[in-house]
Amino acid sequence: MAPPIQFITGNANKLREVKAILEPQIEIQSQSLDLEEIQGTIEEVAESKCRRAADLVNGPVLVEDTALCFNALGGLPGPYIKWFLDKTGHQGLNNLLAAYEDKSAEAVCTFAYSPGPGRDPIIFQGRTPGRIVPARGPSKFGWDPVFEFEGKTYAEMESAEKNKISHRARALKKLQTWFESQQETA
Ligand SMILES: O=c1nc[nH]c2c1ncn2[C@H]1C[C@H](O)[C@@H](COP(=O)(O)OP(=O)(O)OP(=O)(O)O)O1
Ligand SMILES: [Mg+2]
Repeated sequence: MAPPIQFITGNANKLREVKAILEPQIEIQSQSLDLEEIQGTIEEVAESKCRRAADLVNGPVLVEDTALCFNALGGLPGPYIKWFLDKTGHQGLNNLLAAYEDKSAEAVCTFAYSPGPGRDPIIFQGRTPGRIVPARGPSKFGWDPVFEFEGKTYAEMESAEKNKISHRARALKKLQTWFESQQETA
């Protein structure tokens, strides 16, 4: 049996999806800590969050950072999507692209795992291509209603359906493969 993983997040929706995707193969324990998020590339943000979490927990930790990258804007808002969503809402995200024909976007999920304080984090990233559209479907989780993948917004999908194709699922597939290989060599 694999040991449980400590997943550090302040976001209950993220935690629900991570558990739905990984359990029962990998047991997830969690702590809610509001970790400082630096300014930098997607990977730098996840890595620094992970180092901070490993120090605070003083043990192995998993963290995640989600970015939403608009192709017409050279990848922005990227890791700053949380603040854009908070301040401008779903319509505001659409308005950002009003001047551009290209509404394509990429949802990027970056997990960082550290074996403990002072140890280099390992990064697992998943990307799902899509489009920014006027909101459709229930507003349960962040920007789900405005991110469309193959004709449906994330919000219009059953959770099992989202969890098959999402940026988060794709990243967790890589994490799971790595975790299993670690168990074999342990
Ligand atoms: O699948 C998703 N579908 C829709 N929205 C999503 C998703 N995943 C993250 N989100 C939102 C939450 C936050 O507004 C921003 C990411 O910011 P991000 O810093 O990664 O998340 P957070 O601060 O809520 O939790 P954490 O404590 O793990 O940092 O995009
Ligand atoms: Mg955050």
